[in-house]
Amino acid sequence: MRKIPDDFKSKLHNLLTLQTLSYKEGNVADYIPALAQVPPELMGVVVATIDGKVFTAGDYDTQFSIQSISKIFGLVMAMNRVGDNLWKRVNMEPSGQPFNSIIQLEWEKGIPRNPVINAGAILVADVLASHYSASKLAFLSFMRSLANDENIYIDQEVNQSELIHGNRNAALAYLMKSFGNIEAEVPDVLTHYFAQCSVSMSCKQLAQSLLFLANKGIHPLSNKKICTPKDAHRVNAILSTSGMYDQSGEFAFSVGLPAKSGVGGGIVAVVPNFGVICAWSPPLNSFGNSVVGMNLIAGIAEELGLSIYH
Ligand SMILES: NC(=O)CC[C@H](N)C(=O)O
Repeated sequence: MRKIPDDFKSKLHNLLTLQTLSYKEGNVADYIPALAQVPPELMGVVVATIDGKVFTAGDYDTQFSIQSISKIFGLVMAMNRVGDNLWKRVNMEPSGQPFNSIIQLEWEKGIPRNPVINAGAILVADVLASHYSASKLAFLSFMRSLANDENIYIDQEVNQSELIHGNRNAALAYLMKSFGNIEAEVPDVLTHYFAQCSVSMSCKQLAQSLLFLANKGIHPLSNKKICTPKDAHRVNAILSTSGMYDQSGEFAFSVGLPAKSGVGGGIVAVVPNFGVICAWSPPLNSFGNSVVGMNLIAGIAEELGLSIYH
């Protein structure tokens, strides 16, 4: 187990203070209008370890829209539900395209490149909508039990905003349906997908929820088995190669951790056998990744020597 220096709490504060003005380098997502209303200067960070320690700084307790970070949880639920059959319908390769790109999906006959781009997550949403009688509720209770916190909810304003402005996601879903790769009715699939993207959580709740991925599938705080060690490994592998969209290569090159971003400005990074980092700051770079979030995770990984490639 990596050692955390005694002065890490103050180092975390210093890392955050260094970023005070960097949020100005990005832009808050506005293609989902409800997200554009979040104050851009908010920022928070949490490091949670599998042995129960939690280090926090800034707005670590403020809930924000988890957006594409939800793709991790949907994927774990779908893997648990349908096992290896999932991989007949979605691939595990980086896409090298923006997260909501359509172009590759037609070339590749409706099989999404991976489960953490929009097409892949919509496919996963189809698995959930087809296999659960109330998939939104099942998703929400999965999140609440992982975080051990009932105060996790679907932000209805964001949800409505996504529905109204969701034409591109609808196009992805209908294209996959035309290839026979979506089972449920497209509106039902999209309803699930938008609901899971609209869940609001804090850095602290997210970091604690994901500890099972750093601990071979067992949640260290509850001792519950969330997924098999093999599936935890697979999720971490997919996050390493695709979690930061077409900036995943650069993130692996400079930071070296499995990670997932969302357009709400959150980023989670898994450190196997150690813990989870979650950073949040709404302004995004051109790839849709939080500018400050990336800097914070890079700084922490450097400080503690966390890269999985060392
Ligand atoms: N990258 C993201 O966070 C995208 C999620 C967003 N709900 C969308 O579908 O466009």
